[in-house]
Amino acid sequence: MTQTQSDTAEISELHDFARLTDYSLLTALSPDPQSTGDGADHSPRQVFSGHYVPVTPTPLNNPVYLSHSQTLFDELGLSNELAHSDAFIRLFSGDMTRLPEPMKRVGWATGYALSIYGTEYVQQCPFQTGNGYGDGRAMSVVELVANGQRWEMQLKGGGRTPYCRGADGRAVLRSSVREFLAQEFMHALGVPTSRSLSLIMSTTDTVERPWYLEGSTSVDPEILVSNPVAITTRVAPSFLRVGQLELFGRRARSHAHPDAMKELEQIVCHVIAREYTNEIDTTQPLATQVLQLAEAFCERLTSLVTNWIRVGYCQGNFNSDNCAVGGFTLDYGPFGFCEIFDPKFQPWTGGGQHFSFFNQPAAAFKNFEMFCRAVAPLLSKSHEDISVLETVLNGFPAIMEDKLNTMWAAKLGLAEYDSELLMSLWQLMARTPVDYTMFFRELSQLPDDIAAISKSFYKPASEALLSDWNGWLATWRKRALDTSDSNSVATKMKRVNPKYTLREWLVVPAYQQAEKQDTSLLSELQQVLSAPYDEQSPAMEEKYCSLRPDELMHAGGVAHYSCSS
Ligand SMILES: Nc1ncnc2c1ncn2[C@@H]1O[C@H](COP(=O)(O)OP(=O)(O)OP(=O)(O)O)[C@@H](O)[C@H]1O
Ligand SMILES: [Mg+2]
Repeated sequence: MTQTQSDTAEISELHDFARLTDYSLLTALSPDPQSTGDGADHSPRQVFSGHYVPVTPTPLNNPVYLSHSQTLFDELGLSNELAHSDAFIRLFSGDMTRLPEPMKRVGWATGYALSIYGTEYVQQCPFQTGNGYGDGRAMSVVELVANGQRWEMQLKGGGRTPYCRGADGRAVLRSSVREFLAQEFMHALGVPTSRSLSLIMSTTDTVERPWYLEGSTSVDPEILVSNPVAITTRVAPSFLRVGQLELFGRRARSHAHPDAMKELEQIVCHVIAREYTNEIDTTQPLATQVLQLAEAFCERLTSLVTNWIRVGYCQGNFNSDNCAVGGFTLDYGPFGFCEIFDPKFQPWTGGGQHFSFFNQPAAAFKNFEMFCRAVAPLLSKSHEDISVLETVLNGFPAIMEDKLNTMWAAKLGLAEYDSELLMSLWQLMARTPVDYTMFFRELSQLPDDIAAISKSFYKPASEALLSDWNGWLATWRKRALDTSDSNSVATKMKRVNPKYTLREWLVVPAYQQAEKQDTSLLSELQQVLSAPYDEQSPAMEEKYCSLRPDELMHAGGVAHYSCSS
């Protein structure tokens, strides 16, 4: 094919993308003024101002399609054939060179700041200034509006950017498969999240990552393993993070440059336009909008974390740069879904207890505090406004607690939260290693004997313990059936207690197989995880609704992992 012929093929295959493309919001932001705009900007450097840096991805060599999300394609109104077309594979493996108008042939990466559990850091930036930290390997390539919904599409592992900090800009197949599956699973659970568009792997490019020897139970990885490189494309209304607002908030606070306050204003208006158009009245003065934004974000963030605990999700690294201002789940690297119930569950060995399962509400509060600090300069002229913001901030823990209580009541099928009943359950769950997902799902059958639930136990319980369990069960049943009949309690409970969860030991064989371009397990997992609340076939139940095998209980790369990239 000549260049013109292949351009024509590209135009027709990507016709739907071109038709839906819309950069109108992006144009309200400023690009880095130092940038030449051609996107050839792949080495670490400081970016002092502007909201984004034009950057081209570095294409994968010899890309092959592994998977796409049919659910998302349907929502976008795209045909499934498109995912297999050359033009699609080319774009989502990082080659933007032949995109048809009005699609841009250059993508964009954004800088952001980092706070860890409420403390501001610049040390992770190679220049120790914070000007070299941001999307190191993520870059957005297109933005479109489909069925009234705006979507930004972002490659993860698309190559180096000015924020790459000297690293390779790549993601390995393992982490890409995990993120690809988890995003759509979270969506199926009804929890707000970035979504998965596609998963594409290189058949020739590899990078090394620290990993574990076969069968190892070591906490730290022992070897460097060569892995195929992949790109998963994620989509969301925006990828704006609390850390991003912080970058502009910090610059405004320190008067880093003459436009610093204006850039903060612009990014906050951009957050509203992207994520909060329905909640915020943009005809109001900016300070009023900022206060409305704080309230709306508080509402979303508390709901999000409540949902995480409901479904057993642990973010693992809930820094401000992994906290989406849109209030959805972002960055499925250090994450895990709790199998054996443990409030201190933290699968990522680099994450620390402050980001463990039950500490997520506290971690979210820290991120919310950093959000408030970031937007505060926009209120500085009015003491009244500052005190309203403080009230919103101080109200966060109570809203969080209220939502958690309501969630626990729903998980237990109770009309009202019952702290005593919950505490005694947690005590029993501390004495009996129990599978979090299976336990609540079995409970949703309203059994009158604990034997029915004991298949969710990782160890047989003693007679005495079983008797305590039966005592608890009898009290619980009575409360649950106080005001409702068993059918309606069971139906409601099954809507909040999923049957299926993402079990790492079942994902491992899927990414190992995918490495050989065999995607059968990957497709099967996609299928099972697309309906987590449903009763599925007995074969699926036997395979995917089961306890983690003993030999994998402490296995490196399954029970825990040190590298999430
Ligand atoms: N291989 C890599 N090359 C370049 N930058 C990287 C690489 N891995 C991580 N980073 C950057 O390091 C920072 C911290 O990494 P972290 O694991 O939180 O993010 P991530 O998983 O890459 O991405 P995201 O938060 O975009 O989902 C991020 O700014 C990220 O872009
Ligand atoms: Mg991250």
